[in-house]
Formats: sequence, C-alpha cells, structure tokens
Amino acid sequence: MASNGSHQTTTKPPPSPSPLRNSKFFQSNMRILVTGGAGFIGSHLVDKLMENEKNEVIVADNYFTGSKENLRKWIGHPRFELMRHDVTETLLVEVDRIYHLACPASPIFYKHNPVKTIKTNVIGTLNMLGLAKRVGARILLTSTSEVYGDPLVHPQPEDYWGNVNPIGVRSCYDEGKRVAETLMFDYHRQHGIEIRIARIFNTYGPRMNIDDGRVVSNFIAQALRGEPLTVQKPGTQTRSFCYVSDMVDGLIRLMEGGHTGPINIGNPGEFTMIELAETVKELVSPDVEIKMVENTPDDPRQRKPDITKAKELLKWEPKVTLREGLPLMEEDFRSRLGVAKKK
Ligand SMILES: NC(=O)c1ccc[n+]([C@@H]2O[C@H](COP(=O)([O-])OP(=O)(O)OC[C@H]3O[C@@H](n4cnc5c(N)ncnc54)[C@H](O)[C@@H]3O)[C@@H](O)[C@H]2O)c1
Ligand SMILES: O=C(O)[C@H]1O[C@H](OP(=O)(O)OP(=O)(O)OC[C@H]2O[C@@H](n3ccc(=O)[nH]c3=O)[C@H](O)[C@@H]2O)[C@H](O)[C@@H](O)[C@@H]1O
Repeated sequence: MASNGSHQTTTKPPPSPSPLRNSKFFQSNMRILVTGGAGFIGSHLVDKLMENEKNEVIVADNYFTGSKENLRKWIGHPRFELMRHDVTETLLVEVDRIYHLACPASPIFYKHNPVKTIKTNVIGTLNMLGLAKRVGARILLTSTSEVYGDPLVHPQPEDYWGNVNPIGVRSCYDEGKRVAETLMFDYHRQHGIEIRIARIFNTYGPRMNIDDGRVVSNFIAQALRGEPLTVQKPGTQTRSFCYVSDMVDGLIRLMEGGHTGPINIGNPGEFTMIELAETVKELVSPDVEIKMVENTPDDPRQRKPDITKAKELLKWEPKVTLREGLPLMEEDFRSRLGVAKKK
C-alpha cells in the first residue's frame, strides 16, 4: 500500500519495442532509417545498405526533390519500407541507425522556399534527434562544405570555423546546417546520443535531377541537348567533385566507425568552373559552346576538402576521378533524355 502519498520512482527500463524481439526465432536485423532516401545521394545509400541482408531500410521522404523512381527496384522488397513523410513533423519508428539526409541540396531548390529549408534543417534535425534519443539510435547528419561559407582558409580542414553570411540568400541552407550541427553536438553532450557528422563536398553522379540546377548536372544536360554550357562569372571559382559511390562508402564508414566527426568527405581534386565546362565539352559534346552568364550572390570562390581526418580515422579516400565519373553520369543522362551516343 502506498504510505503517505509520496511518489515512488521506478528504475525499470522502458519496455522493448516488441516482446517478439526476445523470441529465439526473432532475427535481429539492423533497422536503418534514411531520411531524404528518395533523393540523389540517399537512393544510392539505400542501394548499398540493401546489399547487406542483415539490414532493414526505412525511407522517409516528402518527395520535394526526390522521387519514388529512384527507389523503384526496392518497392515491395520485404526488408524495405518507403513512407511519404516530412521531417518537420515528428516520426515514431523503432530503428537502430538514422541517416539524416532530408533537405533540398541544389541552390535553386533550397532558395525556392527558404523558410521551409531552414525549418527542414532545424526542426527536421530536432525531430530526428528526438527520435534517436527515444529509441537509442545512432544518428548521422549530412552536413555540407557550405558551413565554411566563402572560405578564407584553403583547403578547408574541419577545425576552420568558416566565413558565412548569416543574412544572405544562401543562409537558409548554410546557417541551417550550422545550427543542425550545433543541435547534434548539444544532444550528444546533454543526452549522450551517439552522433556522426559528415561535411559533404560537391557530389555528382547518376540520378541527379536533370534540371537540378547544380553545375555538373547542368553542364551534362546542356551538352546533351546541344545548348551552351552556362559558366557563371567569373568562372575561376573552384569546386572539388566527389563521385557518389565514393561518398556512400565514406558515409557508411563514418556511421559504423567510432568517431563523431565532423569529418570532411569529398574529393580533393579541384577545378575551376571553366575547367569543368571544358572537360564536359571534350568528353560529351566537342561542338558545344561555352557561355559566361551572371552569377548569384555569395557564391563561394574556392572550395577543396582537407581529407586528412577521413584518411586517418575512416581509412577512406575517394577512388573515382572526375574524368572517370563524368562518363558514368553521361550514360545515365543519355538514357533518361533519350539521346543516343554518336558512333
Ligand atoms: N550532393 C551534394 O553535393 C551535397 C553536398 C553537401 C551536402 N549534401 C547533403 O546531402 C543530403 C542529400 O543531398 P542530395 O544531393 O541527395 O539532394 P537531393 O535534393 O537529391 O535529396 C534530398 C532529399 O530530401 C528530401 N527532402 C527535402 N526536404 C524534406 C523534408 N522536409 N522532409 C522529408 N524529405 C525531404 C527530398 O525530397 C530529396 O529526396 C542533403 O542533406 C544535402 O544537404 C549534398
Ligand atoms: O558541396 C557542398 O557543400 C554544397 O555544394 C553545392 O553548392 P554549390 O557548390 O554552389 O553548387 P552548384 O550550384 O553546383 O555550383 C557550383 C559552382 O558552379 C557554378 N555554376 C552553377 C551552375 C551553372 O549552370 N553554371 C555554373 O558555373 C556556380 O556559380 C558555382 O560556382 C550544393 O548544391 C549544396 O547542396 C552542397 O551543400
């Protein structure tokens, strides 16, 4: 009988998700949530995770920039589930790992509805951290090299704090990702959540949206349509391009390794936009014109990852060069645009 109305505290752990988990017939798979899994990087990550028969994969995506088409081969598979879900709303699922990718990544899409972009980065990441806390999952955030802004240190190591405009048209994305990183570390310190942060540098490959607006997809689509390649001024700005299979390998190593990050994942091969246009022209369509056009505000002038940490801590480095990766992407764009290669 309760003595004098004082509350008794219980130290019993919360019940397991289902008593079936304790059954000797239960096969304990790794259950993995991929937010943004219908997008470009997300769908390649899903392909890789599904190769392991011990993995069950759940994708949550609102299809803003992603599509079911990217996951077509897995729909109906017993270890795969796809749900239409916006990460700015809470989600209750029992999972062991969360790859949190949901966020539009191309500047034209993230600037389309900047308030929604920042909500996705902030509220979406809070929701996923809340989920990780509730179910004890490990969570990986796909942050970005944009946290370095228009960098004054080159190449960029992880301990560089960046040069970011907090009120510019890109801020919904780069400041959004910076807050997302802060939230990850605060949940880690305050609640002991297991976190991983990848700072991804420009990644390209098959399945990018044809009219995605990012530079590699723009140039390949333009070359195949016989349109001028639009180099935004001054054209001397640089980027370092990582092929998507290398990126997925790096993300899985980071998730399964013992380091929180942030860790840069990218290919240190650095090119000006004029060099990129010339390479696409040479490889895809030698007759195409290269045209200089106006740029957008706050475009970073140079970007190249320092990947010392990834090499040391993850034993990771990219394998696919730009000249090897571009033809793989060209092949995919040719088949989607219905443009055959001239013999
Ligand atoms: N590709 C790159 O070069 C690059 C570089 C740095 C960081 N990243 C990060 O990697 C992640 C994936 O990028 P990507 O290139 O595959 O982009 P993407 O646009 O192809 O994929 C993003 C996915 O997130 C979904 N999404 C967007 N908002 C959502 C929301 N509120 N709720 C649920 N789903 C939502 C989209 O529908 C899409 O499927 C992003 O977080 C991006 O910031 C990408
Ligand atoms: O890797 C990153 O960290 C970030 O990089 C990109 O942002 P950005 O580098 O600006 O990507 P693009 O839009 O592909 O632009 C790259 C460069 O190409 C130029 N560009 C773009 C498009 C075009 O048609 N022509 C052109 O010259 C831009 O001016 C810019 O200098 C991504 O879109 C972000 O999601 C990502 O987080």
